[in-house]
Amino acid sequence: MKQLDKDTIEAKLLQLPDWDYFDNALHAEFEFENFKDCFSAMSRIAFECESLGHHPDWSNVYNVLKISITTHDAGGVTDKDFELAKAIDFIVEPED
Ligand SMILES: C[C@H](O)[C@H](O)[C@H]1CNC2=NC(N)=NC(=O)C2=N1
Repeated sequence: MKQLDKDTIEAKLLQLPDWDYFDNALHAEFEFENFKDCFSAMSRIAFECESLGHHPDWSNVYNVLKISITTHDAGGVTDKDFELAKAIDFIVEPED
């Protein structure tokens, strides 16, 4: 998969206001009511990652989840990272 250039990434990020681009990766931070809600979202994200075959670098402290996504093979951000970021947004903030 081909690495996207900075302008393309910035343009695509307009659709994903919770995400930033720096250090060759997409980054987001989500805060939940408590640890249980956070870990529940992480479980659902984990299943989605398995089905997409793409996985985040992430960390959790109590109710906060920090996520970075990059495509290691491409050395930067690709469409695959955007696909996962959108899937994560849908899990964390489902539209009603
Ligand atoms: C073989 C396997 O598809 C690769 O190692 C995948 C797995 N998940 C991955 N996830 C992410 N975020 N970046 C990758 O480059 C990546 N590579």
